[in-house]
Amino acid sequence: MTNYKINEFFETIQGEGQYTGTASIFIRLQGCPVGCSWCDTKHTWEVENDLQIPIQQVFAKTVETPQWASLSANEIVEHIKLQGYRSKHVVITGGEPAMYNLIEMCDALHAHGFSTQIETSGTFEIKVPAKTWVTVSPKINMAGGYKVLASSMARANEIKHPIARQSHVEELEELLNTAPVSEGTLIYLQPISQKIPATKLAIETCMEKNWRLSIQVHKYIGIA
Ligand SMILES: C[S@@+](CC[C@H](N)C(=O)[O-])C[C@H]1O[C@@H](n2cnc3c(N)ncnc32)[C@H](O)[C@@H]1O
Ligand SMILES: Nc1nc2[nH]cc(C(=O)O)c2c(=O)[nH]1
Ligand code: SF4
Ligand SMILES: [Mg+2]
Repeated sequence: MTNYKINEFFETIQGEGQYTGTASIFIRLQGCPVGCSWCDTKHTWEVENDLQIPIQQVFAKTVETPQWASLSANEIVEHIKLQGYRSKHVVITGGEPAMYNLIEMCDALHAHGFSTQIETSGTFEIKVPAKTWVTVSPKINMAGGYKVLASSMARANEIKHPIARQSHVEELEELLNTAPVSEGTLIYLQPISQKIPATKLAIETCMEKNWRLSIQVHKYIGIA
C-alpha cells in the first residue's frame, strides 16, 4: 500500500493549462529535488520526518508550511467525502508528485467517479493510469540537476513551459526536437510570476508558433 505525504488538500478552480476554469480538488504532495529558482511552492521541497502532522491540521492550514500528513489512497477518497467537496476533477501536484507511484491514488479516485490530472516536471518516471491527464512542465538546467525524461514528454497530454526570457523558448524548442511529444499534445507557455515582459514574450511566441497561453488565473483573481 502506498502512503502519500500531503502538504495541502483544498478545493478551488484550476488556474493553469487546458483545464483552466474547472472546479478541482487539489492534492499537493510533499518533496521535490528539482530546485527551480522561481518555484512558487518552495515549502514543499524538503520532507522532514519531524514535520508530520494529522490530516485535520493539513485541512486547517491558513498559511503555507512544510508540514505534511500521510494518507493511503482509500483515506484520500474518504477525506474528500468527509470534506463535502463537490468538484469531480482532482489535480495531483506538489512538490513533485511523480516521485510517488500514483496508480493506487488515481485508481481509487477513478473508481469513485473522479477524473484525475497530474502536474509534473517530467524528471521522474510517471506512474499513473492511462486515463489520467498528464501536464508536463519541463525544467531545463535547474539547480537540482534533474533532466526531463523522453518518456515523460511522450506521455504528456499537455506541455506547460514556464518562461521569462527568449532563451527559455529556445530551450523548449531544443527539447521538443530531442524528446518529441505525441500527436495532439497541447503546448502552453506560462509566464513566470505574472511579470509583464514574460507575459508579453509568451503572447508573442504563442501567436508566432500557434502554441497556447497559460496564465496563472488564480493569482490574478486572488484564490488558492
Ligand atoms: C509548483 S509546480 C508543482 C508540480 C511539479 N513539480 C511541476 O513543476 O510541474 C506546479 C506548476 O507551477 C509552475 N510554476 C511554479 N512556479 C511558478 C512561477 N513562479 N511562475 C509560473 N509558473 C510556476 C510549474 O512550472 C508547474 O507547471
Ligand atoms: N488554482 C490553482 N491552479 C493551479 N494549477 C496548478 C497549480 C499548482 O500549484 O500545481 C495550481 C494552484 O496552486 N492553484
Ligand atoms: S519542479 Fe515544480 S515543485 Fe519542484 S522546484 Fe520546480 S516548480 Fe517547484
Ligand atoms: Mg500553484
